[in-house]
Amino acid sequence: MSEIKEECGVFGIFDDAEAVKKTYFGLHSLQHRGQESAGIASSDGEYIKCYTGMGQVGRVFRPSKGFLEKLENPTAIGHLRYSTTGSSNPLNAQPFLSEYSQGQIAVAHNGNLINANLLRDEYEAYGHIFKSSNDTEVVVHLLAKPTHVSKPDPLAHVLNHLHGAFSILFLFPDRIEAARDPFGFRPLCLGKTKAGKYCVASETCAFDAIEAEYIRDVEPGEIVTIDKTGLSSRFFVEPGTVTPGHCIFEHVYFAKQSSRIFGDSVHEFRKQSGRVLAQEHPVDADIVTPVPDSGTSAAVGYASESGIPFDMGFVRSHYVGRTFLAPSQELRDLAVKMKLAVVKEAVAGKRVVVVDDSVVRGTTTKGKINSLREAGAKEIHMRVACPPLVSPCYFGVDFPTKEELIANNRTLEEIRDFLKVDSLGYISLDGLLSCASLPGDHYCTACWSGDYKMPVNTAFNKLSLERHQMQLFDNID
Ligand SMILES: O=P(O)(O)OC[C@H]1O[C@H](OP(=O)(O)OP(=O)(O)O)[C@H](O)[C@@H]1O
Ligand SMILES: NC(=O)CC[C@H](N)C(=O)O
Ligand code: SF4
Ligand SMILES: [Mg+2]
Repeated sequence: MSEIKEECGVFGIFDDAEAVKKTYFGLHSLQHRGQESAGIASSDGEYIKCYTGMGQVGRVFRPSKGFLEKLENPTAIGHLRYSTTGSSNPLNAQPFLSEYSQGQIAVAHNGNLINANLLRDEYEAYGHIFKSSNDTEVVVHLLAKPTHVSKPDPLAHVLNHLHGAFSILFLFPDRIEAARDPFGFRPLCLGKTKAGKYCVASETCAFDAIEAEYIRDVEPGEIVTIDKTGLSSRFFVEPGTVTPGHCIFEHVYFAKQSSRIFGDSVHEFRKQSGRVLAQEHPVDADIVTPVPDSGTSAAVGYASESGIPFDMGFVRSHYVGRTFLAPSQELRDLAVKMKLAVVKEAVAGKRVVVVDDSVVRGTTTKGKINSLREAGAKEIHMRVACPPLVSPCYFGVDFPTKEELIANNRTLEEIRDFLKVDSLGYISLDGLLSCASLPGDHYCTACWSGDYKMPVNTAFNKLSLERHQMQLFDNID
């Protein structure tokens, strides 16, 4: 069964006495972006060391194993994975450490390469041996190709061969190179510590975690080099030749409320989406309650715009992560059950507006509506802070097949009936786009509109690089 999964998170820091520890803290703050595997690669200026493992960063780098100490080096990059190409497998954990004719390289990638299959076929035909089943590995093979190595700027040359989404970090022994695809699908930000050391992260919340300051985003189509001489920049495509296509689902769900991405505060964006939702779908009710966590900011906006009191109809367990993680529908159902508890006193006898950021399969909504009714809610009005999701994503979000999306092939009334709510209202796409500060065409909205920023292969299969069953067991003590 396919899974809905979240994003990957990347972090890097150059020439800092506590680089590995800071990478750990940076990854910790980005944990919401990926919980399948975690890893850190570090360099002493000449050699790179790397450790990756399955699970959350706290588990992979638990103190008893001492890997943070073993990795100690002044420069490091880290990665948190949610698979979009290739299964959840230790061989697919990142950073990817490889050695080629030019020396060592470690790669950490957030996004999804839509031409990985074609590139891999081409390189396998030359006799290349791949050690993983994920898209990211093709980048290293491209870099190693002798005719690419001899180019004046091999990395820029290689990045031009990639199609799709990549916010990607390369650790060479003497430097970090951070690059972003020309559409800027995924966020990537630059920061500086109090001691003036440069760092790079998927979201600004990672800088808050290490008391660094946000400087700017890595621009779409840009490569930023961080080395002994400081920070320098070049573009691998002509700046301004491509209209960006930032994933607006980052604002809706993925990113942390405390982050700023694509120039906007995630919390303010979501709050505004709640206000617009209240304007577009008003209702008479007694309380507004969020589905925590990511529905909370939108519910605050809905309550303030409607004047209906905000209350906590649900509390969430801190011991259950994002429910998309669970690898089967049974586990997702169970995760929702364990994660969200209804506060009877807040909802009994009330007309309740329930606000969530998104309804994807409907697992959360369907799983909880009954509990609200059992707790005595008189009416339930579901309000959703993004439009109905109808198309799969090929750019780094592992959305299920069309068939699994509850809005696919259902009218609004059919969805309402399926969710068993008294009324249902989704924000419009224009309403959602009005909450962002960039013009609407600067965002990718394909999972709602079906309008992809580039041609996609709709027959894409996440496991297509899994040529045979790869098995490597995690070393669990
Ligand atoms: O309709 P569904 O298939 O249930 O998917 C949508 C739900 O899943 C996500 O929450 P999640 O638990 O992943 O994370 P959160 O704690 O950040 O809200 C999202 O915020 C919705 O609540
Ligand atoms: N969600 C992501 O960004 C995943 C990165 C990469 N495509 C992988 O599957 O490992
Ligand atoms: S299809 Fe949806 S989830 Fe994927 S990049 Fe576009 S907006 Fe984001
Ligand atoms: Mg949620």
